[in-house]
Amino acid sequence: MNNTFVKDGKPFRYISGSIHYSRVPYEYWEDRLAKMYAAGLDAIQVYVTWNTHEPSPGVYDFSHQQDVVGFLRLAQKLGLLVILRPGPYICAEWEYGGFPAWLLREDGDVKVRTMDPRYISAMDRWLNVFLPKMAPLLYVNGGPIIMVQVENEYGSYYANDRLYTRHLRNEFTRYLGEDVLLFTTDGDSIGYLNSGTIDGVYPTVDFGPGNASAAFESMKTWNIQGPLVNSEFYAGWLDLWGKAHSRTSTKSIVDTLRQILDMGASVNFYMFEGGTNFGYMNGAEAGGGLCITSYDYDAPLSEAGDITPKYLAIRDTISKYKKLPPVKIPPSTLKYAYGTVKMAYVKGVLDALPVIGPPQPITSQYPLSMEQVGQNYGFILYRHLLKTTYPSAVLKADGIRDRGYVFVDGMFRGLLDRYGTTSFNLLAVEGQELSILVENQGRINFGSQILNNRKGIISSVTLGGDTLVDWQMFPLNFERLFEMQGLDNKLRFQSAPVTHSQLSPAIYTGQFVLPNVPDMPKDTYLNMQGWFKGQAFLNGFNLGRYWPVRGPQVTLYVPKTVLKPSPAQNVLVMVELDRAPCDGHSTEPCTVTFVESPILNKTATSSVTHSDTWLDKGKLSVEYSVDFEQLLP
Ligand SMILES: CCCCNC(=S)N1C[C@H](O)[C@@H](O)[C@@H](O)[C@H]1CO
Repeated sequence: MNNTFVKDGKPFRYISGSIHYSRVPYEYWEDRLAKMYAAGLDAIQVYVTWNTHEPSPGVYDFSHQQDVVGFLRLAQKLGLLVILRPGPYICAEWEYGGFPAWLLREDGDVKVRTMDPRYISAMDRWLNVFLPKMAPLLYVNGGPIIMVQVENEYGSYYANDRLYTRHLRNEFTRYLGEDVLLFTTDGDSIGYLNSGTIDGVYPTVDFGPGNASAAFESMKTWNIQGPLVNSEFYAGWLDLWGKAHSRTSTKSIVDTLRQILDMGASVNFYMFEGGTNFGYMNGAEAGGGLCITSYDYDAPLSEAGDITPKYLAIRDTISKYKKLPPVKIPPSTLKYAYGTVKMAYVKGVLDALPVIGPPQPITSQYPLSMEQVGQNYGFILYRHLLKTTYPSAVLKADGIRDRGYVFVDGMFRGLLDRYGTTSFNLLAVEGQELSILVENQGRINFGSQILNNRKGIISSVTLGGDTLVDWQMFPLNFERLFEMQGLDNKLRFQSAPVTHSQLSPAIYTGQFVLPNVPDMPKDTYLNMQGWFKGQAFLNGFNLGRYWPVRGPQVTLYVPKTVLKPSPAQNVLVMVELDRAPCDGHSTEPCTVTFVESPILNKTATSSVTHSDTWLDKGKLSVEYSVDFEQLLP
C-alpha cells in the first residue's frame, strides 16, 4: 500500500494534537486529554522537556508534574495514541529549547545540537536514562507510542552536523529497537529538508493555514511513495511581550484541514492544548522577543482547557472524515471571580536578602554567570563595594543578561537592559555598596543565538572606564518567602532596618480565604492591571511572570490546584520589579483582582521600560537629588 501508514495490517491515517505535559497542571492532564479524545483525535503529540527531568547533572525527576510515563499511560487509557518528540532539542517557546541550563556551566559556549563532546556526553547520559522508560510504551510492546521524532526542525539550524543527527538516530534505535517509526519534522521547503532529513528517518513537514498541496510539494520530492504528514499544523501562534496577541481564524484552519484530509494526509495540530509557561520556563527569541507566560496559542482548547468555537469547528470537520467517539465533550472547567485582594508592601527585595538569599554569597574577582554559580532560573543579586568616588561616571554592563536593577546603598539608581540601555551615568562614593539585581527573562529557544544563552552578568562591569573587581553573587529563591508564614499564614519577617524606601523592586503580599461554598476551589485568573512587571507566587507556587504595562497579557491563569479551600488562608506574593500602583507616596494599599476570564489581548506596547515609568513620575529625580547632596563630601 503506497502513500499510507499501516497499523495492525490496515491503512492508517492519523489526526493528532499537540499538548505539553509540562504546561498543564498534572491534576488536569486527564481533563485535557479527554477533551482531545472527544474532538475525534487519534493521537497526541508530546514534547519531552529534558530540563524539567534533569534539574542538575545526573539528578532526575519523573514525579508528579514530571511523570511523563504516567501522562502517556493516561493517554493510552483514554484511547489516544502517542507521537513522541523527545528532542532533546524541542524549541517550543520553552526555556533554552528544552536544554538544561547547566549545559552552560562549562567554560566556552557549548555547541548544542552538534557533536561537541560536552553536549554529546550530557545528551547520551540523558538518553540512557530516558529512552529505556519509553521502550515499554512503544506500540509494538503494547504501548501507545506509534512514532518518535529525531531532533526538531534541524534543517532550520545553522550547524548542519550530520554526524550528530546520525548519532542521535542511532541512539534512538539502540534503545527503542528497529520496530518503531522514526521521523523528522522540517519547514515545508526543499532547503529545510536538504539539511534536516536523516538517512533512514521518515521526513515530514510543518505548515500553517494556506495551500496544503503546495506545502506538501517539498515533501513529495523526498518520499514520492510515502504518506503525507503535516507534523505541526499551526492552529494558532506564539505570543511575545509587547506584541499583539496572535489569532488564527477558524475558517482558515478548517479550509486547510479539509484540504489535508481530502489528500489522505496525516496531520497534527500545533497546539491543540497550549497551557502555561509557569515559573521561569518561557523561551525567548534572539533580539528580545520574550515569550509571555500564557501559552494559550489561540489553540482549539484554551490555556485553561476551555472548549472554544475553534474546537467545535475542528471536531465537526473531523466528523466528516471519521466516526467520532461515542463520548460527550467534557465541559470547560468552572471559573470563579474571588474578587479584590489588598496587597501590602512587605520589604524591598534587597532587604529580604536574609530570607531569599543563600547563607553565604559566592565571591569572585569578576562577576560569575548564573550558571557558573549553579543557578538555572530566576533572579541573582550581584554586589560590589565601591573603592573609588565617582562624582559622575558611566556605569556600563554590556554583559547584562537580561535586565539589571541597579542600587547604590539600597537606593534604586536605574535599569540596565540587554535589549535597551546597558549603561547610564552614576554618582557614587567610595565605601558605598553597588548592587545589581539581575533577572533572567528566559533563554533563547530558536536559532543560532541559542549558543549564547548564559544569564546573569557575563562580562566585566565598568564604572568611569574602570573595571570593577571583587564581586559577591547571591542566587535568589523567592519561594523561600513562604517559609516566613506565621501560624496565621501571614508573611512574618524579623524586624530588619528598612534601608530601602518603599520603592520597587519590592515584595508585596496579600491573604484571602475562598468563599465557604460547595465545589471550591475553582480556577480563576489573577488580574494584574495597574502593576508593572514582576513575578507572582500563590501558596508557594510560581504562577509566572507578569508585565501588564507592556501586554498583551494582563491576567495570569490560576489553576484550582494551587488554591486552598476555606478556612485556609491563600497567600499571594508579588515581586514587583518596576512600580506597584501604591508604592512610595500612596497611602492606599495596592490591590489585585481575581476574575473569571482571561485578558490576553490588551493593546501591547513595546516601548515601556523601567526608566520611562520612573523618570516620568519624577520619583527618581525627587528621591535621589536629596540623597546625593547628603552623600557628597
Ligand atoms: C519565530 C521563530 C519560531 C520558530 N519556531 C517554530 S516555527 N515552531 C516550530 C517548532 O518546532 C515548534 O516547537 C514551535 O517553536 C513552533 C512555533 O510555535
